[in-house]
Amino acid sequence: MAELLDPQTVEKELSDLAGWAREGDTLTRTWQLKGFSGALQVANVVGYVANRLNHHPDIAIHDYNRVTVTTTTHDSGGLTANDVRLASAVNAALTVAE
Ligand SMILES: C[C@H](O)[C@H](O)[C@H]1CNC2=NC(N)=NC(=O)C2=N1
Repeated sequence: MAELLDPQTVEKELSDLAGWAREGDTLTRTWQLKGFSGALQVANVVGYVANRLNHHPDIAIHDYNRVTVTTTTHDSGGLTANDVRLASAVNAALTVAE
């Protein structure tokens, strides 16, 4: 089971995770796209990355053109390196997709 990250470590990791923020025991980021199709595309990229990493966030498509991704490590009951890895990989994948 992945070890929980202390708050200082989370803040340090967030400095390298553009667009992400801590909310309680989660990391979260919202993208606003041109429309629903763009939001669907982003959700699919996130889903692909999540399956490759075997670490699955909540993915919400809302307000027709927004996607909010929220990750926490259920097995550990909070934030772990797995969440940081997912956020970093999602940022990398979406940079390519932009
Ligand atoms: C056995 C367990 O389901 C797997 O290790 C993975 C699957 N995806 C997961 N995703 C998330 N967000 N947290 C987990 O603890 C987790 N565990």
